[in-house]
Amino acid sequence: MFLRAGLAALSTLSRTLRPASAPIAAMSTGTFVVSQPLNYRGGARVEPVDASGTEKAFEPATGRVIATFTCSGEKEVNLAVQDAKAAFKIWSQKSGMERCRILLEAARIIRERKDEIATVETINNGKSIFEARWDIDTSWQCLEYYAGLAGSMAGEHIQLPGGSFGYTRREPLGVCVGIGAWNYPFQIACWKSAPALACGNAMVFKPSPFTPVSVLLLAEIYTEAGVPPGLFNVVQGGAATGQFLCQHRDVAKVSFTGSVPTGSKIMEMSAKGIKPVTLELGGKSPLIIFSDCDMKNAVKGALMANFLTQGEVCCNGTRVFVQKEILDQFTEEVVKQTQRIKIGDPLLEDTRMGPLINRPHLERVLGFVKVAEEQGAKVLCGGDVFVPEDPKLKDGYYMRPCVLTNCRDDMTCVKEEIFGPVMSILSFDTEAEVLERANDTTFGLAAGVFTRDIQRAHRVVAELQAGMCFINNYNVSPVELPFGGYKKSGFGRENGRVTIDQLSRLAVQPPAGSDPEYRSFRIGKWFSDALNGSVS
Ligand SMILES: NC(=O)c1ccc[n+]([C@@H]2O[C@H](COP(=O)([O-])OP(=O)(O)OC[C@H]3O[C@@H](n4cnc5c(N)ncnc54)[C@H](O)[C@@H]3O)[C@@H](O)[C@H]2O)c1
Ligand SMILES: C[N+](C)(C)CCCC=O
Repeated sequence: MFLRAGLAALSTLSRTLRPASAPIAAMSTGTFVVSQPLNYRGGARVEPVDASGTEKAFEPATGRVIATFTCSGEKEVNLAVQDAKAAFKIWSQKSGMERCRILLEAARIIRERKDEIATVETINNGKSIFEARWDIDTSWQCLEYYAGLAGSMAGEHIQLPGGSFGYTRREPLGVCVGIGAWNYPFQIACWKSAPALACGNAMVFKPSPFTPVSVLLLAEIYTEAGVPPGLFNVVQGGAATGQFLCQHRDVAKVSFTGSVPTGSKIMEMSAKGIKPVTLELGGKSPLIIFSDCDMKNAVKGALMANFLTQGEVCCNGTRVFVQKEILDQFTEEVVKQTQRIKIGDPLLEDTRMGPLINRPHLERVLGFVKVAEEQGAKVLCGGDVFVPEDPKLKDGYYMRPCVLTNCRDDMTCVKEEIFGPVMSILSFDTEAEVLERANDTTFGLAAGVFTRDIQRAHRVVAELQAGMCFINNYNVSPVELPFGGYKKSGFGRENGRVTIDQLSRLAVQPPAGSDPEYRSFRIGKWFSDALNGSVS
């Protein structure tokens, strides 16, 4: 009975009936289904009042449908925004410290329920449970970080001549919209909502229709922690639902994570409503391995930069430039380690690579490998479908991680974001040459450098056109540091203090105080001169 319980029932059970050790083991691959509504509005799960189609969510490990749900229509989006507006009135009046306490409580609950949330994430996304637990750690850390900043949001006092002064205040924006991608469903929802709520805003969040489930746990946790009903709402759906949100007149800001083409549409819609946007988009990041690197570390770095979450990571370093002197040794070692990656049931503790998100995406990634071969690249390992021995996984979307050599800068696999486990190795001679080639892309999300020469490392990262440049590591992204890209990889940042400026606005109180210059003279003189006829 328990195995097939709906998600809401699971959540309730986790806190009431069952012993703390029992439930997670019970959620195994091939058993989970969601029967509860997946929209969240006014502090409760609801079925949408209208529809813009239906969607199915899958368990990538088995290919099973785990949820069939209605995509929200315009009426439902209106209701969610309306509820968020009402909650905003209450929440924005709270002090930063009051908001801080509630966010800290939400962080505590996420930490307490980490294994359960990670399990749900793994079932719906396909990433290994090992990685999903990291994602949940970065999620509660994000809430803790912004809880800490909530109490310190302040404006400035600005002294003016003669004892006069002006001041600025940081005000929340209102109802913010978050639109997420499917690769880090829970983490993206936290990265968007935590700073927004800390600043005093409300949020309506739309996850990807491929991964609609885990954000419901976040919504319930916020409510349990004490946010006003309606402060964090979830509407499910695809492009149509997203458009209703972006075009809504009462939405003050849109924060989007997804592909470049959709980002461009979001920007267009936001431009019509003069709404600020944050765009976290795709990438094709360079990873530069100099011949003086620590080889073992560089190989590990290349694996981290390419094969986390089945390669479905925006900031992955998929163009691996290796200095000629070490090309053969590096390639041999990378292939050896890649072949050792354990693929299979993502809920097993020793699995390091699960299935891709869905069948069309798997086929798309395999298609990139095929085109790479046609264009002259050599497949050194992987790049083909993997069928696990466990019969319940036979309809899952698995592939073997792939290493390509003989790559050239003009090949499709080197130019386009594949968003799958495919590493392209390129060779280079000099620092100047590799910098030029690394920057020769329309993307600019991340980059990495491996070298023992610390001066060179800092010189190179200063020249790389990317929002984040890793030195001798990769994909390590603590919440204290801003995350985001240059060029077509987007603008605005998530994480770090800078986010506060993007989720609040500056109100200015012009001069007040004792100096007559500011208090009365200018306006008073203007009037009196006008009345006396000395102003024409
Ligand atoms: N930079 C980052 O932080 C970051 C993080 C994760 C993923 N990504 C990028 O996301 C992409 C993969 O994610 P995806 O396939 O979900 O991207 P996507 O652009 O297809 O979809 C992203 C979201 O936008 C919604 N959407 C689609 N069309 C819309 C429209 N017209 N109006 C409003 N909303 C719309 C989708 O339903 C989904 O929720 C990759 O390019 C990846 O690099 C970037
Ligand atoms: C947590 N990582 C690995 C930095 C990924 C962030 C989100 C990108 O897709």
